[in-house]
Amino acid sequence: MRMYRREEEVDGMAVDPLKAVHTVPGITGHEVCHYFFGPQYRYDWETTLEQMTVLETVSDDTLVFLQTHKRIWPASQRDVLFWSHMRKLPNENDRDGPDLWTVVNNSTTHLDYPPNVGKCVRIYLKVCLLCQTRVDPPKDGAPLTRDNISCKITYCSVVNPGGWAPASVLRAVYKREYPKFLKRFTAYVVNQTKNKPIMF
Ligand SMILES: CCCCCc1ccc(-c2ccc(S(=O)(=O)CCO)cc2)cc1[C@H]1C[C@H]1c1ccccn1
Repeated sequence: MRMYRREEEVDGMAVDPLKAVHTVPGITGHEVCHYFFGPQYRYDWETTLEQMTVLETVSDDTLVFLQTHKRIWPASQRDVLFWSHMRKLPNENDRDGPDLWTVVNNSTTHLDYPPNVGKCVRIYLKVCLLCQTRVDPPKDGAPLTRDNISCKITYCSVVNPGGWAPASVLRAVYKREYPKFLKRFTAYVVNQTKNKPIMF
């Protein structure tokens, strides 16, 4: 896994844009996005999650979430309200190749859930998960198995922590949490899919 971060501050708060690139054998981009987008799986892999509610089902590929995350000392507890959209993208570079898949999570507002009215500070985020499946067909024309596929995952995020928290604390948290989060999530997808038919 390669991680790239740019140190940026807004109103004295660290909002460092992050890009992580991780290639995982044995899974497809559709499978990665399916398990990242699906609310029914989130408590399985998102261990910083304390509560998750689907506020709106806009369509089968677009949901509005409200999530409360576990408090990270010494900062106050955070929540986040965002729309989440999953879609397939045509493979412009290889029309015969597997499609790309993406999930975009973007902070939004909701009249019934105004920010910062309870114990939580509202964070604001933009997240893009872009997945490119690679197929290396078996030489002898044998059927395709999970040994012949891999997925290049590009995860980009910008998280504004909402209320003030020391930049040094935020950067230490980001540095610790993001690699754990991405490794845990991808290991979850490998485990969930290993005995299932390949979902392209
Ligand atoms: C003082 C800390 C303030 C910010 C705490 C916080 C809250 C939510 C989030 C977050 C919220 C959503 C997403 S996601 O990609 O849309 C998936 C769906 O859950 C991802 C990360 C991040 C962080 C920052 C810790 C950092 C952190 C990084 C990866 C995991 C956990 N914590």
